Amino acid sequence: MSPEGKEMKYRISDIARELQVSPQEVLHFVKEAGGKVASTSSMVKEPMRDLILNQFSDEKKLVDETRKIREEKQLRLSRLEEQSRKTYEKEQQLKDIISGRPERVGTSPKTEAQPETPEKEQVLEKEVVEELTVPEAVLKAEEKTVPVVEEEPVEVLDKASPVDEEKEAEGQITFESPQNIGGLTVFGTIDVQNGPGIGGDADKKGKKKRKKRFKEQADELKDEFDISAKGEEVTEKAAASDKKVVKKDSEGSEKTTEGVTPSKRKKGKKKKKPEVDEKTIEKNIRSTISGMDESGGGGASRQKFRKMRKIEREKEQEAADAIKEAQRSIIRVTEFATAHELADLMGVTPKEIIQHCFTMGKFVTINQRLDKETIELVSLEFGFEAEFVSEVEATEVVELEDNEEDLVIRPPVVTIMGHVDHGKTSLLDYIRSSNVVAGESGGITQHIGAYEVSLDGDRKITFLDTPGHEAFTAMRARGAQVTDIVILVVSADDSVMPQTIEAINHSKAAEVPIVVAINKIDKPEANPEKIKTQLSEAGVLVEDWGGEYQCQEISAKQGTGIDELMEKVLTEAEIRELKANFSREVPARGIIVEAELDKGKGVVSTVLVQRGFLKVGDPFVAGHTMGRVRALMDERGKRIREAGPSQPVSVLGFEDLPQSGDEFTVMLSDKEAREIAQKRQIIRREHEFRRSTRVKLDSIARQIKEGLMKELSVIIKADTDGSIQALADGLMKIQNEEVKVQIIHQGVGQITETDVLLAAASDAIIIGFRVRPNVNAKKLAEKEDLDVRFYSVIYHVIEDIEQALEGMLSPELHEESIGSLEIRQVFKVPKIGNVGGCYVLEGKVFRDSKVRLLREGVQIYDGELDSLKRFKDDVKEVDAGYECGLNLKGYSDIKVGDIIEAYRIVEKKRKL
Ligand SMILES: Nc1nc2c(ncn2[C@@H]2O[C@H](COP(=O)(O)OP(=O)(O)OP(=O)(O)O)[C@@H](O)[C@H]2O)c(=O)[nH]1
Repeated sequence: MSPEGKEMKYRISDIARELQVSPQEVLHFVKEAGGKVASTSSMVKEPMRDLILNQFSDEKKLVDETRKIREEKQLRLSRLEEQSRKTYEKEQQLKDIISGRPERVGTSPKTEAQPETPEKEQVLEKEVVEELTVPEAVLKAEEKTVPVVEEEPVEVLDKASPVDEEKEAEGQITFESPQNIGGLTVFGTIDVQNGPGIGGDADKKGKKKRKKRFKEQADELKDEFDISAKGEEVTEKAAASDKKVVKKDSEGSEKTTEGVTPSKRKKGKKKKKPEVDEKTIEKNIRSTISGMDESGGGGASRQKFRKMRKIEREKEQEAADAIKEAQRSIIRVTEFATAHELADLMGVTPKEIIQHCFTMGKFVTINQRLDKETIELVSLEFGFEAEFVSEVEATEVVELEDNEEDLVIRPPVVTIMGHVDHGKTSLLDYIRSSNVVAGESGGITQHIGAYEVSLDGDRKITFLDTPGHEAFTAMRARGAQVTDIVILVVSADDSVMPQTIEAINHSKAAEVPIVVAINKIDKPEANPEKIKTQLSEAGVLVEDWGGEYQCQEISAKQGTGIDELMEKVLTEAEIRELKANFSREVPARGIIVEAELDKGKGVVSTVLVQRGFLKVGDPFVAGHTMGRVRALMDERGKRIREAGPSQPVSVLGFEDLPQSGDEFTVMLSDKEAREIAQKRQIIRREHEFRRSTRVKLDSIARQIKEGLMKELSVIIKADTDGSIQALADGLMKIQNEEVKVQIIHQGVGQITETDVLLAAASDAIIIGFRVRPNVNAKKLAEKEDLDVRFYSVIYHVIEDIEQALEGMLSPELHEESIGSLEIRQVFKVPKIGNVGGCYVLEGKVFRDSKVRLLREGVQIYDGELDSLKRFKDDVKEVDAGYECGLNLKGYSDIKVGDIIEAYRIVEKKRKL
């Protein structure tokens, strides 16, 4: 508050200037302190100003100190100026006295009034000496600079001159230059004998003494100024001088070699300056003077810069600490970790975990595995956030980063895809038999899931030769993406078929580029243009039509266009700059392409090396198994010692059968490999036992809530194109703010293994609309724990998905398959209609079972049994492996080969 009681306000920029800190810095502080200010021109009140001054107290201290020193310096300079003026005047008086000249014009009235006498001269001399006594402020500096070495007057004068210039420039110095004072040396030429009251030896001596003193005075003054520029140098010199031996002069008085009498020192009242200023002054004089030289800004800006740099460093450190802190509070844990493992991860004792579980009403033991919810709750309680990882992730082998110089372009890995009979095998065969390494005729005869072919020069392509799309999707389902480029084979005499579409969808889902090969162009009925049109309708617009997909017309049978196709593949690879670490120092890593059990050799697996070189004798871990490389063989069955990136190789030495898509990692020792493999096995067993990771309609709402789901991927398989269209339209219209429905694949016909694999790889649900899965797909879906739903009314599909997204899915009417039968004979029975002679393939069939009739996977009928007989007897049930007769209620168009599925509806509670 101001004295008038009116509240004072201060501008931020003014305060900053006062403190010599950046206004932004002050503004930042004010904002942080809760001040409502917009810019550095904003005003703050007194309490805030006090806060700022408090915050920047260090800066304030520095500014105050500098100001004090500047003031002191100023004071000192003016005192020196005054002394010099007086000295000069007195010298002039003396000169006049000595020369016997009348008083000089402009001298003091005192000297004018009193004629000089020898006594007076002595008094004057004393006064001069006393007057020359240097003020306290410079005592310290003076102490060091007084003993000037007489033998080096020129050097001293030279040193002084820039300082004098500087002082003159500042307008602070008005006395004559030391040269003028030094000019007194010419006194020797004056005829002093005629001078009034002055003469003889005594006078000569006194003159000499005075002359010497004046010179000393001048030098002292010069050094006084010189100290700021050459402080340290002079300090050293002075220190050295101080050590000089004190001698007695001819007059019996003590004198240093430099001619300064101790009495003078005494007269000079040289006393030690208070400790506090000693260092600061020397340091700050320099910064002050340089600050003045730079218009008062340089020193301060350096300080500011240093200060800001310090603040920046502190902020960087704080940010790094915050990240570290955040990371520290996240624990990577597998679901169903034991209480002991969880305790280890959090750095607490298992007892604490057990106690905490007890308070939650759970009784656990040290080795008991905890479920997801419990782990989350317990870790939160201990200040940690649980991040759930798979068993392989949890036991992931941490790799060192690749050195840039080890990364070299590698051959692309290519998969050939396409519809049945469009010529995939023929294309691969042609490549295998023709484009083999020069000089090695005969081609690749051995079956190996992948092989490398050399084109001209050093250019190579690795082909994955795995049947259908299964390997491609199976690997992706396991998180392994090995294919760099897909060659999509489409027969020119046919059209874009369901599997072609499937291949497109798979590649797009995996974000793998496609190169189209339009095959069989040697055939007269080939119509490549028609294929291109159909491909564009399927979302693949080829290059010559302005699209991004490269396309080549080929004949796999005759070899036409295959070189060009390979060129295009290599171009595609070049664009992508595929690189791998080719260092022999790093432990090799690869992917299992396929694996089989050979009666003689044991497990033989094709590994595609992705990093480093795999060598015979290397211990490794692959998925849940481990081993040591016993032998390596190339695609021709030839033994090799090592295999590098993009090179497929047959590996012997596995303890157990790995799965395609498993990561293969070389370890330092067998022990290490075994430990990891065992750990993975344990966790996997637990997982298989206790949970499913798949997307389920009835748990979608929870996943949405947890922010785990942003997109619901759906695969639609239906009986007709019309149904697909209607379903797709309906699903796309579903409005949900958090989640969007994405149809990743749709097709007519039964649900196949490929659909299941795609769903597994993309975490999708499958909707079967009046279609069923084939036996393998069904088994696979069960194994993969996929949500496969069957519907016959479009409205129900839309309703279920809508409700699921909102978490409102009503108790699920779950269908449980009981058994399946195959119709092997059809008998016409009068009045009853057609009766099927059946064989129960699996499970059981009950008389009151609900049944559906499937023809080639497509549902034809859904209803109940009218009768179930064995050898003319009505029975309640028939087991697998037995024959039976039946007819369907209200439907008699049964055919040999039809499948009847028996099921029942069970109500399952929603898991929300
Ligand atoms: N005229 C002609 N026939 C071809 C060509 N390529 C393949 N064929 C024939 O097409 C048929 C099917 O070829 P495959 O290579 O077995 O086809 P695929 O796509 O591998 O078939 P699946 O393995 O059953 O999926 C064979 O009879 C081949 O001889 C070609 O370029 N021209």
